[in-house]
Amino acid sequence: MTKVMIIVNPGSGDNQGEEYGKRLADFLNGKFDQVDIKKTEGDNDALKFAQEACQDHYDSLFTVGGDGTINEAVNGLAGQDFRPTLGFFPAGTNNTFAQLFNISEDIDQYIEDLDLEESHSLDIGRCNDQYFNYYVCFGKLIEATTGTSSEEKSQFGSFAYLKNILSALPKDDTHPIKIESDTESFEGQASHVFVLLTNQVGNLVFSNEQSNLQDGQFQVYILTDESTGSKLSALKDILFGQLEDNDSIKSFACSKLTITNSDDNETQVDIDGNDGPYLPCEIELLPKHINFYVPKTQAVQ
Ligand SMILES: Nc1ncnc2c1ncn2[C@@H]1O[C@H](COP(=O)(O)OP(=O)(O)OP(=O)(O)O)[C@@H](O)[C@H]1O
Repeated sequence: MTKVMIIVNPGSGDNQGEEYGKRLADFLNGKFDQVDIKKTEGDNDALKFAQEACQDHYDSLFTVGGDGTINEAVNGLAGQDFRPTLGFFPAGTNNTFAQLFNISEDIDQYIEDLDLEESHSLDIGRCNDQYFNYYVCFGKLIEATTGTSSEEKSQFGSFAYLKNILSALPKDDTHPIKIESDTESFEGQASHVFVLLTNQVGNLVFSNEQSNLQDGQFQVYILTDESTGSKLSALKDILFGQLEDNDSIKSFACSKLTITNSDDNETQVDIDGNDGPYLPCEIELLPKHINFYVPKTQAVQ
């Protein structure tokens, strides 16, 4: 008997989650023997439902929600002995993870594109005791880009990102940090550190070099200079995917690293757009750990 669980966050995005969940359930009803819908009410519900899906050996698990719901599901699946294949309908506001695969935010198109015959095993990361499917970082640039609202995007188009980035720049400061990894190390002042499983976050392309969610490597970018000029030049290079060529950026690939700060300031990292732990962080890659459904026409980034 085949079983699928759909975790619906009714509070995501435009609050249409329940309706989208029903539409998805109608489609999956013909494909699985048992379809169960679980509605979240608050923090960690999606995580607990995902753990339940592992314990009860569901074949597949879908989330209907935003990046936060996907991240909770990943945290519920990671490290479990049995892990259902994970699909996600992007019903959030930003849907940054879904952008990587060009997943449609239209439920009819999403269902049409869904290929239940094929799944892809993707890398995920662990930062202390939290898992991530996308990135860990600290610094203001990322908040300015991923925190750009859909209203701002429809009002200002791509200038919305630039507007928020420029207003975030003066608030930045640098931290004395030390990074040790299985390939390289760094010690010095940094205003931003990005540890990415891919080369793209939202509209920002960090590198034109090939990097994907299956290559077993993190790409690490450290912005070492706090001057506004260097940040603007870094921004330009991010927009053109040429970050490795920027003098204020140190970049390398690795699969395991620790980040420690040498001052007394508390520095909190951001994990997939949510609050993560404070430094020090121990970050490790779990290669091809979770199977994801990715739409028919899309290559894995
Ligand atoms: N029924 C509910 N009503 C309101 N909020 C909920 C409900 N269930 C869960 N949540 C909260 O929703 C949040 C996750 O929302 P969501 O999945 O939209 O993530 P997000 O990070 O806001 O996504 P995006 O950036 O893509 O919009 C969690 O903080 C969770 O506690």
